[in-house]
This record gives sequence, structure tokens and C-alpha cells, in this order.
Amino acid sequence: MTIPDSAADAIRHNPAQNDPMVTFERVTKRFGNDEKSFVALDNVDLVVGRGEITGIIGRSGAGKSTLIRLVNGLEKVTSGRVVVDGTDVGGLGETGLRSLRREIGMIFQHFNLLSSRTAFDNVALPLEIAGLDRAAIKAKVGPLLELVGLADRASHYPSELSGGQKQRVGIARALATSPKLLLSDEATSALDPETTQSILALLKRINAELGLTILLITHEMEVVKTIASHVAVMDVGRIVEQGRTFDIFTAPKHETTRIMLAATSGTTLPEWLKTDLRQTPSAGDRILVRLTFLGATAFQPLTARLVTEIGGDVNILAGAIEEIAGEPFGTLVVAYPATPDTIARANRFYAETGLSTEVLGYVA
Ligand SMILES: Nc1ncnc2c1ncn2[C@@H]1O[C@H](COP(=O)(O)OP(=O)(O)OP(=O)(O)O)[C@@H](O)[C@H]1O
Repeated sequence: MTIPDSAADAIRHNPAQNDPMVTFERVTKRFGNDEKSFVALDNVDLVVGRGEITGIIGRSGAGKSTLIRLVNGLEKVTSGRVVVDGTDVGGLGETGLRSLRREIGMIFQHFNLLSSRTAFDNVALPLEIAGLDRAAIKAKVGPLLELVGLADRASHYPSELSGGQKQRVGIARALATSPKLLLSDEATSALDPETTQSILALLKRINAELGLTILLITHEMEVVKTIASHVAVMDVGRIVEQGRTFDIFTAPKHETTRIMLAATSGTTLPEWLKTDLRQTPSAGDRILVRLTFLGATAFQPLTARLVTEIGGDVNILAGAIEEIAGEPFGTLVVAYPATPDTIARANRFYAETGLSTEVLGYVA
């Protein structure tokens, strides 16, 4: 298997991905004929590490669904290769594709359950198709419903289940053929925040307990932040950034990532402040600084020490401590007098404590 340089770089920088489950190698997908064609994916390189949860995030139309549909052969690449566990998907015939799809589970935004079948029979469906007898099916479906917390709902029809319960059935059905890869297409987008969290917790548990590789697409930053160890950010058919979720979310380099993060971050500046912000100080101005707390520093009482260090005249304008892919991350926007003495004292404090800082501007 040849891995292109950019994907190889990603692997070198990320030993956890030394053993990829999926690689996209210079993948381009064009829809339509030559005169009226549309490039949905443009030269995409991506590595999905075995046993990891990888999130693909992007706005509507970015190409996420197309990307995921290439993995189970529902779409074909125009150029490049998609390799799943060593097999080039583009090289498979109908029989090969059928056996590949048995090894890939999929869950959907609208669950795609059969309304005329009970929860049990929905989960049983892929096993019936695989030709298992009733006893073997029963032996598999029971524990799966147990795993997703629905043992007492086996005989309920989809119309008798809540959205979260329907998605649990969808997850059990996806796991029925013991896949090595689970594809999740906006699986929590139709659910309320609380139910979303419970479904994400279930996916995280399945990943940890079964070692199942999960590739999920979403437009929700919150989803990636909660469960994905790795993330790729897509914009109009290209991957603009990829890497460890913590690294990408704490130091976003691409404008698309910054914009998507700003919408969810607790440190967005109020509009009135943004309007008044200027890049060069005038006499009597206050300086606005964004402090970033990573790892252990997120829990230290550094704000109190900053106040002691530069005197009481410090305002806190915005701030949040969040968890990104299981690691704490805090940001705080503070303002204090932009006098040489105060700035020097604050800078000394930042250097001593290793706090990372960004000057946002000055206000009167
Ligand atoms: N079969 C098709 N024929 C023509 N164009 C298509 C086809 N499928 C997708 N596209 C186009 O490719 C682009 C990417 O679509 P895709 O569905 O992959 O994006 P997405 O990021 O999943 O968006 P959404 O979140 O809205 O589903 C879109 O502009 C879409 O219109």
C-alpha cells in the first residue's frame, strides 16, 4: 500500500495512526459529465487510525457525506484510492463490496429503522440477510439490545420509541454483523442536547470496550469535542486541517476552523466590545488579552495570581473551561491598563507561568 506524502506526514506526527483502518489517498470525486461537472472532493488525504474515533467536521456542502459514502463503496472515486483495512474499495466487484459492507456498520441522522419491525427484528435484519438461523439470531440480538440499554424494549415498534431509543436500535443493528468500522452520518443531529450526550457516551463506550474504529461526520463542533480523538476539518471539498482534536481546537490555524469554533466558544467577545476594539493604543487605554490554559494549568488559580501581580485593576470579560477530547482547556479574556509598567509586570507573570497569550487589541 502506498501512502502519499501528506498522509505519511500525518502518520509520522501521530504514532497512534501507524496502523490505519482507512486511508484516503489523493481522493477526488467529481459528479456529472465534463461540461457540467462538480468537484465534491478535491485531492483529499486522510488517515483514520485503527481503534480511534475520528470526526469529519464541515459546513453543509463541504463534502462530508460524499467522503463517508466512498468508504462503503456507495460512491466511487474519480481519482485516488480509498483503502479500508488494506483493501482498495475501488477495486472491489459486487461480491467484494457485499462482504466489505458486512464489516462496516452505519448509523444515520434519521435512524432508518423499518417501522413494521420491532426493535428486536430491526437489529435481527442484517443477521437474517447473512443467513443465520433463528436461534443464532436470538443469541446475538439479546446481548446487543442489552449493550445499548434497550433489553426491555425488544418488542416495541419504532413509533413507540423516543429519538434516542431509535438511535440505540440503529447502533445495535449496526453492530449486529460485528463490524470492524462504524460510520456515523450526523447520528445525533436530530436529537436534543441531553440525548446527544447519552448517545455519544454510548459510542465512546463501544469504542473503548469493543475497540471499534468509528468515523463520524457532523456539522456540530460539540460532537467532535466530546468524543473524537482526531478531527479533519472540511471546506468546499478539501481538508483544510487535520490532527489531534485537542491540538486543532486549541490552536486552530485555518479560518474555517476558527469561525466554526467561535460559534461554540465561551470566549466570543460581545459585539459592543468588538466594535470599540482598536489595534493601536491611545493614552489611558486598556489592553485586552486572551489567556489560554492548557492541561494542568487549567486548574491552577492563575487568575487570582494575575490580579495580585498587576494590581486590582483587572476586568474579566469572557471565559470558559471546557473539555476537549478528554483534556481540560481554559480561555479567559482580561483587560488591564495599557501602561508600560503594568504590561511589563503581566508579561513577566506570563513568562514565569508558561501561560500562552494573545493581545486582542485596545479599548478606551
Ligand atoms: N449525486 C450527486 N450529484 C451531483 N452533486 C452532488 C451529488 N452528491 C453530492 N453532490 C454535491 O457535492 C457537494 C458535497 O455534498 P455532500 O453531501 O458530500 O456535503 P456534506 O458536507 O455532507 O453536506 P450536508 O451536511 O449538507 O449533507 C454538494 O455541493 C452537493 O450538492
